[in-house]
Amino acid sequence: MQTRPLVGVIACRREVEGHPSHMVTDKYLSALREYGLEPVILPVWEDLDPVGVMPLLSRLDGLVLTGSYTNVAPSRYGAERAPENTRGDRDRDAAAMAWVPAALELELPLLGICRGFQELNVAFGGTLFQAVQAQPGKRDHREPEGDRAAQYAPSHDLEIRPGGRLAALYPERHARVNSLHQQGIDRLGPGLDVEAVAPDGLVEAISIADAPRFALAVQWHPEWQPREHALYDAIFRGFAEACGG
Ligand SMILES: N[C@@H](CCC(=O)NCCCC(=O)O)C(=O)O
Repeated sequence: MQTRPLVGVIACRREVEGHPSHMVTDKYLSALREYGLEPVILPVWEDLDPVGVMPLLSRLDGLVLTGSYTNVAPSRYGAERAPENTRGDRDRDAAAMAWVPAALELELPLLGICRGFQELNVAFGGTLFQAVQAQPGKRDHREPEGDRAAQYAPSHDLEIRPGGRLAALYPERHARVNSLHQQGIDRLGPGLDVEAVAPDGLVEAISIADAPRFALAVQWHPEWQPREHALYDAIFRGFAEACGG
């Protein structure tokens, strides 16, 4: 019986109906199903058992680090909290920082999105701007006013590095992507490659330089209507293929 590849999707800790919960918004899960993958939500605890990380990830065919309205704790990259940085998720931080090196060791295909992109950079020793809009020469990358369709509509250009892993998926040099983030990459972690940048120079896509399989993270949201955007479609096609889909 043909089974769909199992892809772990990191959860966020949120309160639902007054109960502490582990949550993933549907668009990540539906996008993975759309491309022939079987998503499984992975709960997150700050006191995770390090011994259990490898056995858990070794049962998966891929791993997705999703976006989130919360931010990686600045202490994870040696910074003080900026006043604009008001939301955190320690449980999620702990899981992401444990799962990235384990996924790399297992050669598990890895896709990072928005917060997941930032987590990958921090896991590799990089740092973040906590308020990109406050940086000289940087534009405001937060979502525009309006309904969800307006918020997730393409809002800035992207320049893709020729010869990179993203270019191998999508051979065009330019694209337009949505933008719903206040934080961004300041210092790139050693061992990561820049795959695309925004017009203001902000890094928008990275890859793990020596990863033998799919290991890409993007600052925008390709899970939003991926069939409607050739670049987003190419990313999910590539990830699904890497997971065995
Ligand atoms: N909080 C970080 C990352 C932004 C992010 O992941 N936004 C996601 C919005 C909700 C969703 O689509 O999942 C930042 O502000 O940079």
